[in-house]
Amino acid sequence: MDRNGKVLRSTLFLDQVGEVAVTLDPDVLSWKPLNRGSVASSCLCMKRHSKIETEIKFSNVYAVEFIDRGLIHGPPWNCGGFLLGSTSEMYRFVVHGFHKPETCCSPWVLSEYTFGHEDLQKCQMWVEDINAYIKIGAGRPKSLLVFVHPLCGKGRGNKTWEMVAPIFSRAKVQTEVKVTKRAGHAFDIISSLSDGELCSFDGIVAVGGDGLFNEVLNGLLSSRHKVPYPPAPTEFNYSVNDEKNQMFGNNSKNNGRACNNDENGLSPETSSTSDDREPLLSTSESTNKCGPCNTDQNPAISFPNDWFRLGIIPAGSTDAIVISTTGMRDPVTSALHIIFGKSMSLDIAQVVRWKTSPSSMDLPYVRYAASFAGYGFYGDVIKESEKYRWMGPVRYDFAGTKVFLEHRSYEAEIAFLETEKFDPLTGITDTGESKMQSSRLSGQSSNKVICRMNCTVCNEAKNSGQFPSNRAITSPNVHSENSRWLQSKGRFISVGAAIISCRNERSPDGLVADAHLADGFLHLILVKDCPRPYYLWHLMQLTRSGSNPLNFDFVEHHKTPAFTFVSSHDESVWNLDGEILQACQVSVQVCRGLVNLFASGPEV
Ligand SMILES: Nc1ncnc2c1ncn2[C@@H]1O[C@H](COP(=O)(O)OP(=O)(O)OP(=O)(O)O)[C@@H](O)[C@H]1O
Repeated sequence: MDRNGKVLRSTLFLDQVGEVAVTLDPDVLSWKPLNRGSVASSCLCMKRHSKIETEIKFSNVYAVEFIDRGLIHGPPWNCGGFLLGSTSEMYRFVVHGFHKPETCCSPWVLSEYTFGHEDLQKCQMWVEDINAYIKIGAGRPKSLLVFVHPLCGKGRGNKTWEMVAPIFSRAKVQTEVKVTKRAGHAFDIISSLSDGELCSFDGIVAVGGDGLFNEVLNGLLSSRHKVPYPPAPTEFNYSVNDEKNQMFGNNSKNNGRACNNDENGLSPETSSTSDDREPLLSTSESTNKCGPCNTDQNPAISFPNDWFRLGIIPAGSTDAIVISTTGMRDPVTSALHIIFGKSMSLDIAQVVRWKTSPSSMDLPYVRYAASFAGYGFYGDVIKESEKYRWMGPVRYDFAGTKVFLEHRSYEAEIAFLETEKFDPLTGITDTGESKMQSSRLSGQSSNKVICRMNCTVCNEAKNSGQFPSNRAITSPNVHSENSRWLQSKGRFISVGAAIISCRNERSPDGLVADAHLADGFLHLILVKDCPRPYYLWHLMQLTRSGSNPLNFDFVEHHKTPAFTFVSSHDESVWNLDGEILQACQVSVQVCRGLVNLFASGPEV
């Protein structure tokens, strides 16, 4: 059908195939070779596409573009078809799409089909009609702010962006690209953007590793996320429990690094031009999704909201956030998730530092983490690895071995909130007497629900109305009437809080295989002091798929929406998404679905 609802059929020429009868339906563009011989032969000869394809769904088409008059090749065999295996010059247009390999967790593969015809107008009409269908796909971004960390991974940030940039420009997604010049550069730019400037983008994309994404996240939330400080037990004994400090907890001045206007200028360095000014979202959608930006009043962006999304194009040394949210580590797959406007909510941990060292007098300092917050072994490795930056990503192995051999442990007090739990598998809400037992999760739990696309657990949270948009929230679990504080005190080798599974190439199941992306909980992993071989055993289990790294007597595993941590150690270092935070007293809470990602959950 064309835009007026008529089925559109034509005879065109498909490059490498020959003459084809092409049909445009609402969901699919399909074609049939007119030369019967070519069908059989093409099975043997067609190399361009992995198997003979005769259609592409519009949900898999990201762009169509008219290209100049040029050569269309006949089938690569001489089968007596219309083109007689030769080439002809004609007007051409290209349909750009992708296909998903059947094997799970395989990167999406780009595909393109070049059609041709002698009649220029016919080609232009097909382009217009196909374009109309592509735009029907709601939620595609029009304009993105892109940060490229040139030195990430093994210095492959620029190359990675150069590889995917043409996909964005073909899809007519405008990109304003900033290549970062130093650590903190992306944070400074984003935190100093006015809401009006931010509103001109549909999202921000980080081309780099977890560290750059963490900067983007903090830059975005530092002044825009208004929420009370995390709750704490009375023993926490700090201003978190003062009434006047129950104010909204964020303070951009505490968070902000100094701004450098020269570097922060927003003039585009690179931008894909769009000759198509029509919004890709329908008017009603844009109004709903970006309400404040469409009013005459000063726009005010707050989080969570439904329309602003963050994207990651993986180019870093670990990329745990991308792997945990898409199931793979592939720049092209991530670029396609962004262009197609995929969207899913992501829990974010708000970490408030109350004391840097036991003797210091500090103002509360707020940071956000998307994947992980870790102390002890995790903090020490990241701190140690900074000394060996020149080694590249291998420094983590070196620093990890060094810290492991030192086998330090730290005295600490941890309190975590125990809440009612709803098991979507059994439909049972866990309250009352069983809470004490259920707080400590067994690594061998047989009914683990792995978070994946259209996850029932994350959707249950969203559909139950506990997932409000456009207003400040923390996890509703934090304020549950049935919650209470439990404590763990002693010497710990490590304290880790996994907000998501933290899968990466070294650890295929991640730290917590059944952590969910948007259920409002984090997983607190307390590794108590134990002999070194035991700790090694635990670490080795983390690298094995299907193992139970948390099923040890010296490991406590609690699913909680909030916890506090106090240590009297002078050089207490936390690792937040791979970034260092020196802190000996912190309170942490999960903010359920605080940001939206251009992703759809892992295909695991
Ligand atoms: N141009 C830059 N020069 C130096 N550091 C930068 C630059 N841009 C960003 N950074 C910082 O580099 C750190 C690591 O970034 P990221 O995680 O994206 O890459 P990575 O290669 O995975 O990092 P790492 O190897 O440190 O884990 C972050 O703290 C980020 O803020």
